[in-house]
Amino acid sequence: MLVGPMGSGKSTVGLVLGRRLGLQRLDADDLFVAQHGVISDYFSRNGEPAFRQAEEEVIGEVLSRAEPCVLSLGGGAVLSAQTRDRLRHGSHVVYLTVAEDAALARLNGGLGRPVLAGDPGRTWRRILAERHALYREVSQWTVDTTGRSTEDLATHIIRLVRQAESTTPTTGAVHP
Ligand SMILES: Nc1ncnc2c1ncn2[C@@H]1O[C@H](COP(=O)(O)OP(=O)(O)OP(=O)(O)O)[C@@H](O)[C@H]1O
Ligand SMILES: O=C(O)C1=C[C@@H](O)[C@@H](O)[C@H](O)C1
Ligand SMILES: [Mg+2]
Repeated sequence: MLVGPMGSGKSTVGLVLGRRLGLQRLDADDLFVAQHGVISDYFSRNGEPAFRQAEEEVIGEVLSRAEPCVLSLGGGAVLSAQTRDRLRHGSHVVYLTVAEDAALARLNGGLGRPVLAGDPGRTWRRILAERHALYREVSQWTVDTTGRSTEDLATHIIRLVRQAESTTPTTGAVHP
């Protein structure tokens, strides 16, 4: 499972991990869109609380499936206490971080991300400050993606997970 702020590369790194591990790769934002339509339209029609509720349900359904998969979460998925609780039980969770200037360069001025409307830079920073502790709470590892290719990141993440799986749970890898 990949968590982290907008532009940290959850969707992109998830694709590479799915291919490299031969696992089904799912993206919670794509699943949301398939069920409810474009996220920015949903936001303007129904507001953020309704979006969060629907997002929680979409993620709950994926996490209740038995088959292993790589799941890229939406940037705000960790706002849900229920999702955080589900993530802490039985999943390998990686927190992808990124420097603010790199994130903004990747995010194309916030296009298609309704929570960044207005001043994308300031908003991105504020949102990260609000969520950083939640990302840490649900994840076993923090991996900085700034200046690293997605292939290199996938190699690094696969190594972390394999190391953890080959050690006992109490001595498994933790945040650096
Ligand atoms: N390591 C990287 N280096 C350079 N560009 C990257 C990297 N990871 C992702 N990108 C680019 O940054 C953009 C945003 O990446 P991505 O959509 O994967 O982020 P995200 O974390 O899923 O964001 P969101 O929370 O909005 O879904 C994409 O155009 C992607 O190609
Ligand atoms: O960080 C957020 O709140 C969001 C991130 C995106 O992945 C989408 O889930 C949506 O645009 C909201
Ligand atoms: Mg994404």
